[in-house]
Amino acid sequence: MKTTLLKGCTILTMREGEQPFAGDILIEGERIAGVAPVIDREADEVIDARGMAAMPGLINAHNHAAMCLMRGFSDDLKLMDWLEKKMLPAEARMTEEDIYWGTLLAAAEMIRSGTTAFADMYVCMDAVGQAVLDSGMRASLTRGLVFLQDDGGKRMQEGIDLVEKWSGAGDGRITTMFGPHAPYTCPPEPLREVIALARERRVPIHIHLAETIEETVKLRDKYGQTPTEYLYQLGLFDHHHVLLAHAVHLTRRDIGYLRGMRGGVAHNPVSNLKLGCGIAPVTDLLAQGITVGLGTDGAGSATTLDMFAEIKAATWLQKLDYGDPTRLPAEQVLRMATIESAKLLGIDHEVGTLETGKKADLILIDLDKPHLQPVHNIASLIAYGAQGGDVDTVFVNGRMLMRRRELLTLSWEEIKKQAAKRAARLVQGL
Ligand SMILES: N[C@@H](CCSC[C@H]1O[C@@H](n2cnc3c(=O)[nH]cnc32)[C@H](O)[C@@H]1O)C(=O)O
Ligand SMILES: [Zn+2]
Repeated sequence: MKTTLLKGCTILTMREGEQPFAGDILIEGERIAGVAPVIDREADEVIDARGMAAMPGLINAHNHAAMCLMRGFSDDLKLMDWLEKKMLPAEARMTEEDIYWGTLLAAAEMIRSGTTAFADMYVCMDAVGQAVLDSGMRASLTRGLVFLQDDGGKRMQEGIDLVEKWSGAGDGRITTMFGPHAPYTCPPEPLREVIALARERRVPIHIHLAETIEETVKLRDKYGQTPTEYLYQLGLFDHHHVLLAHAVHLTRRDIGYLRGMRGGVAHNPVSNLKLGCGIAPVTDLLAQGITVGLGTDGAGSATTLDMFAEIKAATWLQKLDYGDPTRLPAEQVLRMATIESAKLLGIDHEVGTLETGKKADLILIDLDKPHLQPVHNIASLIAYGAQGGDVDTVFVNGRMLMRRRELLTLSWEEIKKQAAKRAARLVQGL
């Protein structure tokens, strides 16, 4: 088994209560074989990591990766207009190949900004799965299910096929969920069916919730319920694992319904800011013991998939919303982007912290930059100062996907060419 030794880095293990320290990390095959102040032994490869911070790879808990092809194409619109007039028509033209290349574009961006795993909800998931395999990343894949027209069960079948075909693929790098899209696109009957099926097969569920005021109004007019009440009454929160994206518009009672849920909330602050959705009550959710991780949502709304931007936006929004700078301190928001997001993907037993026995998904951040000197408090410096472009080296499952900012599994020139060509066709005339 190949061994790699990272020497002399500043290590943020992201284990609760553990202080950063200077030390070495040993990787053996797919796993971390040691994290300690000094590891004195031979290795097949020794990386001089002095001047670098090592931390677990960032985990993007809510994405629509292939939407990178729509990056910057229709901004400054209301969510429902953006979705219905721009995104859905462009998506209707997408082929499997478009989705493959769009997902690779996302993978290139994610790796270059220190993301090692992501939760994806999209269509043509064979293409997404293939892109995950080829990039070397880790992902939780979901076929998004919009049940606005009867399709004879075609979408649902694709969701089932994904779970059957891709769970555990790529040496366990790929896991799967069922993905009823949102309360406003899933009427009670099909939603009940998905929940029952998920229960029977023990498959987690990934769904959008309460992203906009318009959604709240729609649900109130239709069912006389808040989006959260609607899902609660269908029994969703009794499920063994639910990943809720957004959860912006929650009443006090809604938060009560979420208390005790397994899984948790993916907070997507940049997308919420840009679409003017509102501020998710993150610290109130945390106070109720609800797990909150971080995601970007698709680049069609967020523009970039840089999790460092989400880290900053998440903490700033809570501080601003409550007029209280002690909300979401640096260590906590870094944990949200790593181990808490890992919990949302159901992979926290494998990744999300740096500790012996876990899979080696980790990043080195180059601190040899004017904006990252001097180093007083490494967690603060990274949370408030670092950017995706500061990530130097990325490992997933013990394999190096980037070294000195060079992508090792992907051809950037080819991705760029394919993305430009395909993106132009998708948005023509829209
Ligand atoms: N349209 C597909 C389902 C796709 S699931 C993923 C969907 O989520 C959409 N999406 C992306 N970002 C958001 C968001 O912020 N809120 C709601 N939907 C979104 C995206 O455009 C895509 O259509 C079907 O009918 O089978
Ligand atoms: Zn989304």
